[in-house]
Amino acid sequence: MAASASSTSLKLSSPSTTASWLRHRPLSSAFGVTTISLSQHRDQPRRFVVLSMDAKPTILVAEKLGEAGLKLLKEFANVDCSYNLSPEELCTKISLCDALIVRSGTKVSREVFESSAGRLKVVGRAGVGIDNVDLGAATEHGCLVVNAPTANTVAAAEHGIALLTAMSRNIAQADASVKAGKWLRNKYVGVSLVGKTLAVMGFGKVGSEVARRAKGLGMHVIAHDPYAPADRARAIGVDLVSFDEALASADFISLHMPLTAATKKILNDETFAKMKKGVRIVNVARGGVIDEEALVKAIDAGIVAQAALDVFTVEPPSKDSKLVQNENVIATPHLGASTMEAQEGVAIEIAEAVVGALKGELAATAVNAPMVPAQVLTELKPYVALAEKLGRLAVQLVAGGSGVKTVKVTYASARAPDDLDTRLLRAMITKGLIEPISSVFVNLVNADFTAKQRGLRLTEERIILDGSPESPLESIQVQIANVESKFASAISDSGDVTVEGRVKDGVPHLTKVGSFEVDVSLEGSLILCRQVDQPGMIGKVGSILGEENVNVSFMSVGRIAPRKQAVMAIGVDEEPSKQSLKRIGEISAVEEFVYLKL
Ligand SMILES: NC(=O)C1=CN([C@@H]2O[C@H](COP(=O)(O)OP(=O)(O)OC[C@H]3O[C@@H](n4cnc5c(N)ncnc54)[C@H](O)[C@@H]3O)[C@@H](O)[C@H]2O)C=CC1
Ligand SMILES: O=C(O)C(=O)COP(=O)(O)O
Repeated sequence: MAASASSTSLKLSSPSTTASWLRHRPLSSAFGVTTISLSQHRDQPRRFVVLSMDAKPTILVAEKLGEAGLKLLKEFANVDCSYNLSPEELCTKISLCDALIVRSGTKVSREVFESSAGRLKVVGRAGVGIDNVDLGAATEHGCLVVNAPTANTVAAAEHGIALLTAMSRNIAQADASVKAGKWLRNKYVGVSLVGKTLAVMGFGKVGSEVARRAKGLGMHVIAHDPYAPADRARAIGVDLVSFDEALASADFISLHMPLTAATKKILNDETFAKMKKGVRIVNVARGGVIDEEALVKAIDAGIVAQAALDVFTVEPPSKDSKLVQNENVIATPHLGASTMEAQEGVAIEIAEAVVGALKGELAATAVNAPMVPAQVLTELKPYVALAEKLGRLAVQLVAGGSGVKTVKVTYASARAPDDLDTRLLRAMITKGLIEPISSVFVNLVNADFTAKQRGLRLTEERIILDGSPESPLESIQVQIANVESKFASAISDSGDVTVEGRVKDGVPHLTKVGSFEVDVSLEGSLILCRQVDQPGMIGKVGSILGEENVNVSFMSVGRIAPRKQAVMAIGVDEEPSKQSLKRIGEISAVEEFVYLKL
């Protein structure tokens, strides 16, 4: 079938819409919100939602949070501060909550997400480490996880330095002995820091601040971090070295990497054996990076002279823990982030992130979703709406939705390939493709996961256009391969169900169906008819719809040649009755037609 040479369009109205790439439930059920259907369309409550004055989301704050953060949360939501919940109590409460804020003391397990029955949209970790949150389960449930990665950096670094100095001068032990009435000046002779080698393991935010401060104490600082840029280390006079080199040359080792599968028990029997005899260890990162039994053995064997620990594999550690009770070990109860300043900062940082996410904004500190800068988001917003609508249209054109397995998306843009972030667009196309044919809610967080789980393979291609790269995209084309269509004209020359669209004056438009060029604003719903091009068709269809007060918002005819086959695309604000659709189908010139919900 040849492509049409021309298309005509008639724009009747263009109500604006709001897009939200994080909302994944009809908020009306979750928040008790007022749903305003801007298009007055019964089937689209999910898309047009505003919060009414009394309808606030509920945020469960499960661990102590600074006042400034609580104040911000309370301006937007009902805030339930319930500390020390048992895992069962947390699971019971969570089904009534839209967001959960925790620190390191609460396990946000798979059961928590399952118990939330889809209501939980955001988990805020008021701090850095997210090892207490089951990120896989969060992603599968489309729940965004945000953290507060910067506000406690200095506090953690200062605590690391405090432990380093306290350990090297036996401050804790000496203090306890004085309080016990003893005066043991010979017993508590310490070691000096100046000139000693400190190996910083994990040269991120905290590690580099520790390094900077240790340099100030006259230490020779080296660091191991497979992902840290060497120039950042060099800028503060630190050499990046291999793991083994760090272990072999350090007098002091300070741990600052996250707890991951790769770092779990990274200090173990084997690695302690590679250390200098008499090494001293500081851990302000996570207890799990050390094999605690191996550490006790290494202390007993004289390999490790002392350890200063703020974190433990199980917190709190048991009272009779051999590690904690060892006289060469000093311990603090996970106090790294516990300064007044850090806690206020963290509380504000996490409150802003959680409120922003609940409003549907993309959080800059998202842990399980792409972080898209605000500027890029503003620019992409109409394309995001277009992407979702093209996905919805394409899948509704398929005869039998479950056969949708291979989808090709082609972006035409004058921008350089690395100047166009398509993750958001891809997620929204996936949402559009999956939601009409399933009960799954898809958002930016779980789009790739959901596609993979359903065996949907989505490939992306770029067409690089000449011309001005002012707008990020010229067009988006969605093609579904190896399927039959309920509207044969939607199959293009390539044999795929094909729809293409572009953004005009900020509004998404459908510009191609199969090989037919059309031009219809993607609002409300859509009727596509293939007919023999002839005068009076627009009038005939229009009057059938008019009889039952269905408002036509947009109409466009794409044709091969005058008086040959044409595809008429009609945008309607209301859903026509089955009877009207049947009458349209019965117009003698109409060869096929389909009604599509956007
Ligand atoms: N005790 C406490 O209260 C606090 C503990 N922390 C913990 O400190 C750690 C570091 O926090 P930030 O510096 O803010 O994080 P960050 O993400 O800025 O830095 C972590 C660094 O570790 C590196 N890394 C990852 N895998 C590694 C490996 N196998 N070997 C060596 N380096 C590796 C990363 O490349 C990154 O540069 C985290 O575990 C965090 O949870 C942070 C704040 C307070
Ligand atoms: O931010 C981190 O990673 C911390 O370990 C701080 O934990 P906390 O918030 O004090 O329970």
